[in-house]
Amino acid sequence: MTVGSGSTPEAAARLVAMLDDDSGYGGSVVDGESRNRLWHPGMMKDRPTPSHTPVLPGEDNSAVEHERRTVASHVLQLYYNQNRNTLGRAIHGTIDTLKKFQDMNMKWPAHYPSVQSDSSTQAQSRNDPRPGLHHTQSSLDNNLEINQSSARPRGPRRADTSFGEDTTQAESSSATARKPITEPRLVSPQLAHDFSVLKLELKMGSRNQTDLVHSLERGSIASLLDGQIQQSIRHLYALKERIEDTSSKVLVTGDLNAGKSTFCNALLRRKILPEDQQPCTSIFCEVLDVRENGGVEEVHAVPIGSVYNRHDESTFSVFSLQELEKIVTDNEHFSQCKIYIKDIRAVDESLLNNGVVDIALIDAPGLNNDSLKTTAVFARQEEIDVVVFVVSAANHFTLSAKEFIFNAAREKAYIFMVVNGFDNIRDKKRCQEMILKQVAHLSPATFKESSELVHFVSSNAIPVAPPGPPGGSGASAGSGFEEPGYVPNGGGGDDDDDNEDAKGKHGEPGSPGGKGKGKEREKIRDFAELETSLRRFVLEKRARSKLAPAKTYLMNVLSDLNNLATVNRDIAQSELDRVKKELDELEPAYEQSKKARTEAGEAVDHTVEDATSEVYGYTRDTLNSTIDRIAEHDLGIPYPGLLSAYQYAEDIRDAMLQEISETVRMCEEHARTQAVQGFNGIKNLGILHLGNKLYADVMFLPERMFRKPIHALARQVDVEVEIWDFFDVASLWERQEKVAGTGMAVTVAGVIGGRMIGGVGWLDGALGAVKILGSNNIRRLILPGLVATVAIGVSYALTSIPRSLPRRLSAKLSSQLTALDYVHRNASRISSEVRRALKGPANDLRVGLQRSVEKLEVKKEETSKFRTDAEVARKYFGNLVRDSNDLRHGVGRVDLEGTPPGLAATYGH
Ligand SMILES: Nc1nc2c(ncn2[C@@H]2O[C@H](COP(=O)(O)OP(=O)(O)OP(=O)(O)O)[C@@H](O)[C@H]2O)c(=O)[nH]1
Repeated sequence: MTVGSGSTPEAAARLVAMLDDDSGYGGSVVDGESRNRLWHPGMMKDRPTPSHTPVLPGEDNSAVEHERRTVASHVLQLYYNQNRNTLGRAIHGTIDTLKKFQDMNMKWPAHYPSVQSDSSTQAQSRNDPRPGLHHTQSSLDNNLEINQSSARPRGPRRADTSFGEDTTQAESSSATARKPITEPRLVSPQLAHDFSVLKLELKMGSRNQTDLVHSLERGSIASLLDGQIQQSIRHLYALKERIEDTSSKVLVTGDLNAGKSTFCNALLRRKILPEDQQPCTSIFCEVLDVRENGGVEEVHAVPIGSVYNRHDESTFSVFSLQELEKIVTDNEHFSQCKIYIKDIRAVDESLLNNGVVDIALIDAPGLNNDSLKTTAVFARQEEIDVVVFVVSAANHFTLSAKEFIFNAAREKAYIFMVVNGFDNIRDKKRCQEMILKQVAHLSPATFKESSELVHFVSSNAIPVAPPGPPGGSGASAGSGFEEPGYVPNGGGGDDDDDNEDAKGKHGEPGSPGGKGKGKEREKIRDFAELETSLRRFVLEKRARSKLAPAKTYLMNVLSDLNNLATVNRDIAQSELDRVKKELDELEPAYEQSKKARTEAGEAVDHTVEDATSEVYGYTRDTLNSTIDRIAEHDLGIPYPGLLSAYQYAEDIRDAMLQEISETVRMCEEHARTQAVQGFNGIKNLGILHLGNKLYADVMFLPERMFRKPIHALARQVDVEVEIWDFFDVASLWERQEKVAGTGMAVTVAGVIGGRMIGGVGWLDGALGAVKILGSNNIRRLILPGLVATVAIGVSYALTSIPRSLPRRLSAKLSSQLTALDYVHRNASRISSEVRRALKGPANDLRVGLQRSVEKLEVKKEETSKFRTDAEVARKYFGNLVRDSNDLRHGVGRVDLEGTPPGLAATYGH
């Protein structure tokens, strides 16, 4: 850490050790805080601005004062380091938190407040900036964001992010509306407005953010959020790199011959840069620490048009330090040069290596019409942390100088002013007044802090080591400016002219020799003051340029995280409550649906069975009765007479068949009605157990039943009309008994006729008659008997055809149908059709009931799982609310504005 061989004061050494200890990320926040308290409890308050040229009571005090300042400088550095480490730890903590949030967002898609748009609320919200953003608006920062912040409190936090976001766009997109929020999420317009870093930027046609966020489902929003978190993590890594970057650049510019090179040499305590009474520096000379060049002191001159890369020798030419004079005047070939030198000063005094920042000094060419623009562009570069303007005390500000400061002041509000050659001035007070007056006009901000930012010095009075390699002829660091190896910058000073200054500000009475020595000391002290101020300025600038963006961004991202966590915690809690209630209702519903499955299942079976058996019974009975009574039916066919008897018989037969077929059709119709009834029964069961919806559109079409063609009955039965069908023997017998008195012949004839009609046994009858009557009687009776018999039979048969024929035919038909099992077959067919027709709806109901049970079971499982998830989410977001809040408070305590604790005491007089 220590550069050079100078002695380090004890107090400083102690602090340096602390600096070393605190440079890593090993310690905890608590350590940092307790250390903070150790330094100076309750000292986080504004310090009085120290006077830049404190009047010291005597020479003896100067050493004490010097040490005090050194310690103060170290406290400042330590404080800076501590802030940097606190922010670094907070960045790590935030990245971890964001990564966990990302994981959670995958499992439990986070809800995101929708962004409303309404300019009135936007304006209202602007007046109500979020806590912790006030810092960005205050002093000593010359960033553009300051200007924005004073006008719009919300500006800086957008400007600080480096996503390339457009501030205007961010503002417009963050606009909030007062119109009532329609979404069920627990989001207030203010909350939606407050999102800054994790804002979902959605652009799609003419639709606004609100529409889009509303139209996106939760998963899509969560994945957009995931992208935003990823971006935020990347930005945090970039910020971490930025705060850990210790390099800083100080541009020294000013009028021609104002003493810029002399001033730089004085800061370095080495005569490195060529000084001349004539303007000589014509290119930018950047002085860097030798360690950046592998420890080799040399000059790299960068040819015009080349882009410098230290690792690529083709981009520069190497020269020795002694050759520098040649190069700085050569603006024909070179555009700039890099000078690597060894810092001979101790870490507690050096500006270049002060343990916190590695400062590179850039000696710019004197300002004139040609160089003005180039230098202005150079000064505007982001890597230039501080602009030091050297002005000649004797010449004051030239036109070029005024123009430069005026422009630069717009960019970087504060400029560090070095009024050089103060030794040349007789009336120092007047000179100071005049210069400050001009500063007030050129850069009001700088003027306000003039005690810190405007210094009157004589750079040439600072003893510097001669050119050449360090370490020779007793060159040493620190306060050894009276060592023999040192020569005053300007070659011994000009004390002779200064005797009258004894009356001036820093003058002190004494012998002429003492006077001269005293004046020298005074100049050196003034310069030391300048150095302390410059170091502080650089550190404060760094705090603003490097730490402030990190702080602001952290505050924003943690605030967003906190808002998101709060919203999501509340949502998770309400989800949890809802889901618990749902589960309480689901359990009985599930049991009920299981019961319904059994009960309704049985009921539907009964319905189908009842309908089927009813139809079977009905069909069977109806058919049987029709067949049995078919002979008695009035078939509506008139007897046409004997001549058409055969046709009549056939018509009767056909009509009977027709009648039976008609009955079958009627039974089918009955079956349809029963099926419809059965279906309605099933449907009612369904509505009862599964709700109306399921059956709202279901139709039962009975006409679709019995569409299968059946064989015509005429083809199945074979009832031929025979001659005997015309004679009704049974009734003939009845008749015989009634007409017994008509004589034996008739009886015989009847018997014979009956026998004859009866079939094959007629011969027996004949023989029986012969036996009874004897052969003679037979012989006598035979002819008239036969005649009578035939006459009676024929006449009777012919008269009884309309009555006997249907009976005869129906009997034949009935026996045929019995043989065919006609009734049973039809009853089975028709009832089966009913069963078949009801099968579909019954099955649907059974499946519906089963599904209902399964659905409830699945829902129960899902809801239980959801409850577990909601419990996890509520716990997670609850912790996130706490963690983000803790982190935010930690970051909020990082005070980049205030004085390091203890420094006020150091400066207090
Ligand atoms: N009396 C006096 N002379 C000084 C002081 N500082 C610088 N000089 C002299 O002023 C002259 C110019 O100094 P430089 O450091 O070369 O000036 P510069 O601003 O670097 O010049 P260019 O960059 O070439 O414009 C030199 O001769 C220095 O010795 C000072 O504080 N007092």
